[in-house]
Amino acid sequence: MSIHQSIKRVTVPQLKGCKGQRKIAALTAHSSVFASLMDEYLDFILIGDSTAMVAYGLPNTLSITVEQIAAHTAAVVRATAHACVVADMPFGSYQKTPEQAFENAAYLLSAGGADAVKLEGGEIMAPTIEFLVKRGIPVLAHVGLMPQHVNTMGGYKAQGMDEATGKQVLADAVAVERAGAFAVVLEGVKEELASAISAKLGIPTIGIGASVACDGQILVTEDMLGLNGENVPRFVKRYANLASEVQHAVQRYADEVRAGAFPESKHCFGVKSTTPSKA
Ligand SMILES: Nc1nc(=O)c2c([nH]1)NC[C@@H]1CN(c3ccc(C(=O)N[C@@H](CCC(=O)O)C(=O)O)cc3)CN21
Ligand SMILES: CC(C)C(=O)C(=O)O
Ligand SMILES: [Mg+2]
Repeated sequence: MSIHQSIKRVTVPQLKGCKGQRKIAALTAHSSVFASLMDEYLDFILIGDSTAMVAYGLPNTLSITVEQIAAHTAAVVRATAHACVVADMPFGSYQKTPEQAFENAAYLLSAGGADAVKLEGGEIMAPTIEFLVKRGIPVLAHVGLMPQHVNTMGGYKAQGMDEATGKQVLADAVAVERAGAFAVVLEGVKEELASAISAKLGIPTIGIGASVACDGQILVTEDMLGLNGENVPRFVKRYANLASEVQHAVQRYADEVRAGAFPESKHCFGVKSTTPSKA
C-alpha cells in the first residue's frame, strides 16, 4: 500500500485532545529508514536537536543548525504518513527575538515540512510562543531539564528538586500553556512535580525522565533500541539491544568476505537461478 493511501496524519489539535483520553507515545527520528519503521505506532515523531549527538557525534545539542534539522525533518516527513512530525528548534535559532524565532520556525515548516516546532524555555519564552502560535506555527514547549542550558547548569541535572525551583518549573509550564503551546515536554523532574503540573494544565505533558504521571512519553530512539551502549541517561528503558545485532551481522559479513563465502552465485549478475531469489 502506498503511504499516501488511507492513512491520515495525526494533527496537532488531535494531539492536544489526547489529554484525559489516552496516553501519547512519541520517539525521536532523523532518518527515513527509522521513521518509516516507527510511523504507524506513534502519535508524533520528534526530529530532536539530540540528532547533533546521535547522528553527528557532537558532545552536546548546541551546534546543530536549522538547515540540518530541516533536512532531517524532510527525510522523516517523506517516510511517514501517520505520525505528526515535530522539529526541534536549534540553540541560537529562536532565543534572540520572536521575529528570529518566526523566521526559523517557518523555515522548518516550509522547507522541512514539519507540522509543529519544539523549543526550550518557560516564562522567558512565553511571548515568543504566543508570537508563533498567533501566526500559524504550532509550538510544543519544553521545560524542566533543558539540554540547551547545559553550560549554565554544568551538566544534565534533574530540575525542580526543592520547593522554590519546583515552583519555577510549575510557573514555566503554566506560562507556556497560557502562551498557546499545544503540549509541553517535561524533562528530568520528579513524579510529585510532574503529577502536580499534569493535573494543573489543560494541555498534555510529555515526559522524559519525568515519571508515569505525565500524559505521554518520549525517548531518544537510539537509547531505547540499545544502539547507544551503556552511555544513556538513567531514565532510559532499553527495549532492544540492536547494537549487538548490528555488530554480529557486520562481523559475519566481514568473516564471509574474507573467507570468500560471500557473494554466492545467486548474488551475482548473469547467473540463472532455478528459484526466484529473495536476496
Ligand atoms: N542520546 C540522548 N538521549 C537523551 O535523552 C538526551 C540526549 N541524547 N541529548 C540531550 C539530552 C541530554 N539528556 C540527559 C543526559 C543525561 C542525563 C543524566 O544522566 N542525568 C543524571 C544526573 C547527572 C548529574 O547530576 O550530573 C541522572 O542520574 O539522571 C539526563 C538527561 C537527555 N537528552
Ligand atoms: C525531548 C527530547 C528527547 C529532545 O528534545 C531531543 O531529543 O532533542
Ligand atoms: Mg531537544
